[in-house]
Amino acid sequence: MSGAPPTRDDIDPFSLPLESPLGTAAGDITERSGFLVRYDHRGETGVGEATPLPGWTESLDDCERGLERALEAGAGGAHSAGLLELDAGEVPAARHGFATALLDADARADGLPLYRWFDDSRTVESVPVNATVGDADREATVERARKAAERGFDCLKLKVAARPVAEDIERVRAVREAVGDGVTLRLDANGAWSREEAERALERFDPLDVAYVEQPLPAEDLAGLADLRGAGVDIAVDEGLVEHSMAEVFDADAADVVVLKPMVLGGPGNAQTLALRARERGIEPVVTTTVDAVVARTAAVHVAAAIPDVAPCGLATADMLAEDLADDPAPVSDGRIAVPQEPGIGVDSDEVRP
Ligand SMILES: O=C(O)CCC(=O)c1ccccc1C(=O)O
Ligand SMILES: [Mg+2]
Repeated sequence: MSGAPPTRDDIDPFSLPLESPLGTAAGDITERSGFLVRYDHRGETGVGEATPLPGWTESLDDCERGLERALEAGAGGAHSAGLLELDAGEVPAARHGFATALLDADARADGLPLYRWFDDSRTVESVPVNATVGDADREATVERARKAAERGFDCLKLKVAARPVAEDIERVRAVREAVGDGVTLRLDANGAWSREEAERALERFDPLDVAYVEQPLPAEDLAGLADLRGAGVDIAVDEGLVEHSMAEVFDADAADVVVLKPMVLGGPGNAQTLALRARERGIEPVVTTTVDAVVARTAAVHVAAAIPDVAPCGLATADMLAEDLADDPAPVSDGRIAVPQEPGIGVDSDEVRP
């Protein structure tokens, strides 16, 4: 009989507070809510996570409805039909949840850790990561940066553009002085500068040896980003990939670096495909979470591990959460995150609970 209601046993809501809010120019992130998804495929139960971030993805409600549709359409093993319910542009987080459960089951069935299921030509024990330092005043920023460097991070990413450009220049200068020349500095403006502000900021950041700035201009302004390139500080497109396709970003010559968030792109597989396409075009892919729970965060680690010699990624976000859904199978030490080697994502589907 058709028309049976979807079984809600397979969609578990969760809500996790952050240890301390992540301050950004687009506002503070204080908690993360989403859904765990389970799906049976090839004799394995795969686990996925859909953790929408409104502004970047669909709303929590739309995500839930998307997951219900996908599980209903995908009932009885019709996994392709389930996936086809979910458009990566419309409901990227729901698609991420369902696709991750499917990938986890597939990789388990084939006895491979997910990154080797994507590319089995290498074993990768760990990948480099940046520390994520949110917005804070100069003293607090220096303190956090110093602590991260002491813990072994040699790449730091600071949020900027939540305060006047002159203040950010002083923050970055103070961090550079505190951590020395051996540490890579990245900045993230989350789309908040005008063209004039961005130009002025980049001019001042170049002598401070800033490697790149993420999204110095609003997501729509690919032409503006293209104009900012070549002035010493590389340009990374992040929010631009919410508004535009990768092809549009390529065609506009808007990026030296692309920031790939599997939760925003509709799943780990989409992110992995886009990473390889970026590489072919000479654009460096960087994989990050959206401050996700353990399943999505670890899936993102596998995406990064499947990229040969990947640049430091924004995956060291576990510590931002005050609670999580299971033990972390991908701990960070000395600026690197461990890549689980068990079949699948490496998060035990029996142990992960809201
Ligand atoms: O890249 C990192 O270091 C962590 C991820 C991060 O900064 C982030 C987390 C949630 C939402 C947006 C962003 C962002 O990169 O803009
Ligand atoms: Mg960013």
